[in-house]
Amino acid sequence: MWEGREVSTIVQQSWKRCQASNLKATENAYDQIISMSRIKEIIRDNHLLIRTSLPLFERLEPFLANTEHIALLADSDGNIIHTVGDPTFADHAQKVQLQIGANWNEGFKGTNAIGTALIERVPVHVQGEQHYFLENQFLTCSASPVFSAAGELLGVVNISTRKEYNHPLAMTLVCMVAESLQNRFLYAEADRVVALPHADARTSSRSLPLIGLDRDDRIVGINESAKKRLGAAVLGSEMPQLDKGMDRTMKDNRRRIWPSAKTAGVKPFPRLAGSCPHFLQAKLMGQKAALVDFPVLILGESGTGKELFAQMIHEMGSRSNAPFIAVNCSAIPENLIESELFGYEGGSFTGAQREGKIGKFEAAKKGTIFLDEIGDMSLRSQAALLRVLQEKVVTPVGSNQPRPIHARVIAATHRHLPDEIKAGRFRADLYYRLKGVMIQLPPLRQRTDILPLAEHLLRQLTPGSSASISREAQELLAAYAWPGNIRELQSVLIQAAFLADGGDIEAVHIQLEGPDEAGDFSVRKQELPSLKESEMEAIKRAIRTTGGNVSQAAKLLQIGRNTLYRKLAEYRISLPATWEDV
Ligand SMILES: Nc1ncnc2c1ncn2[C@@H]1O[C@H](COP(=O)(O)OP(=O)(O)OP(=O)(O)O)[C@@H](O)[C@H]1O
Repeated sequence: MWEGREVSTIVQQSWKRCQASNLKATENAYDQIISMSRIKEIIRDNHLLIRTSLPLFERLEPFLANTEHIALLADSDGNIIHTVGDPTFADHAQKVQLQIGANWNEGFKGTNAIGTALIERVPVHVQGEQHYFLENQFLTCSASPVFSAAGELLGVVNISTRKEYNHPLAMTLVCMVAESLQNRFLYAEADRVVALPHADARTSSRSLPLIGLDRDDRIVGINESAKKRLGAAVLGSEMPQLDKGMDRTMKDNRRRIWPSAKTAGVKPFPRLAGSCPHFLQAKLMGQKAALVDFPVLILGESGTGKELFAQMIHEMGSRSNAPFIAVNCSAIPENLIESELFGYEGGSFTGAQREGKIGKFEAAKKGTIFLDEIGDMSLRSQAALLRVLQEKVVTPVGSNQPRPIHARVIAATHRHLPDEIKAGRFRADLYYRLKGVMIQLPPLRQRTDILPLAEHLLRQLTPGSSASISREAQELLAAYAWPGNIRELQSVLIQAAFLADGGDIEAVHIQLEGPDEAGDFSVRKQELPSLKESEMEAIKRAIRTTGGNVSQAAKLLQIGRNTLYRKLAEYRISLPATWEDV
């Protein structure tokens, strides 16, 4: 199949390895999708790589939009851990598992730029038919290995597109990103960074040779350019004597402290359970997002775990010792939103506390503010929020003293914001401000792990019990559409465990909402209030009973806080004047 084509020695050697391993080019490549426990290990092991790469990938993204290119980061085992780029091409790429969570090691995927660059430890370009497996031959890929300052192989940066769009610039770009990463490691790890002059004028357009030194002027790191000049053996030796003025100190880090990959451990977050690949991808994104400070936008239907995700990002990041403040934007009346978010001075409006009040942004201090249901905010409030995010200061209502804010912003919505933008209900500029990292949570009906998740939740709800879910009950759970997602699953399981009286959960204990529930309304309508009327009455009673505490009222009603907020808005039921619960 490859006869007569001119291919590089690197590619030829890779084919030989594939043949020697008995890989069959006409069969499908082996798709290895990583497990949850492996994801945790990967995050832990690649903390520094991920943290350092994300800003570079962010900068690449706009250039790749609408070009049918994607950029990928893989770890040193070939596991893809980050992707950015054109979603149209990303969809094609997914067909061959060129996506987060898949392993592109040569042993699984045959000759390919990622796997082959990892083996050869040099930049590799693999064009169309040079891919070993036929199914990958629609691709053209360029990859460059990424090395730490001490020369350890950390992973690969890769750019892929359709084979027709092959362009040498992709190779230049991946090499530049890999070089830039290595330089960043050098700056982060060495106490002092020194630039050597270029060997001659012809190489002056190449990257600057850099050496990293410790406090005793011993070489602890060099970039590839310096390695070409001095050789890898200089690591550990003393800084060579150069003619006076030949070296330039680029940076003196002696007073800065950077976390090393080894010491910056990642805390586990066991509360977020699941094994479905879609969910795991989202979780991996969340765990990566925890390591950086970009804004995060979490998308998903009600009850899919958006708030729990936001908590995970907060707790796994460096802000975990500061507050996590959740604000439900849909629940705050338009005229109160600014005072809620930004605070107010004493006596600035009727009903305000005399001594004034700090807003949620300030209350979050150096922690995280979670803006839930952001898609339901009024346009006026959106404008105020945008100003705060741009200027990074809040001016409390009734004051003219702006105060700096330090909180990280995580937003979430169940709405499709691009549609909201088209309909004129959401500001495009605010959308782009919020969507640094976008995480889409799958609805429960699309998850492949409903049953293990149900078992997990049941164990959480009935600690110490060994009750299990019978086969018939499992069938009911698996076939249901779960409009209320995990929250609904939790409530169905609570009821089932209650009905089962500590025994195994059988089909009869599973009570799902369905068309049968509606019953014969025509007969009963005369004597009974409608479901809506009953619901409205129950909500009003719960609000009265709890003195307006929405969390407690939601618990009494056995519904989620956000569902309650939506229902309050739907039935136009107003809360007492305090909003402590928001
Ligand atoms: N993966 C998960 N593992 C265990 N429990 C989960 C998971 N995801 C969500 N839950 C639980 O499901 C319930 C709903 O989650 P959460 O409130 O985070 O959803 P949400 O998407 O923010 O909902 P809403 O949009 O209605 O506010 C919570 O009790 C949460 O603890």
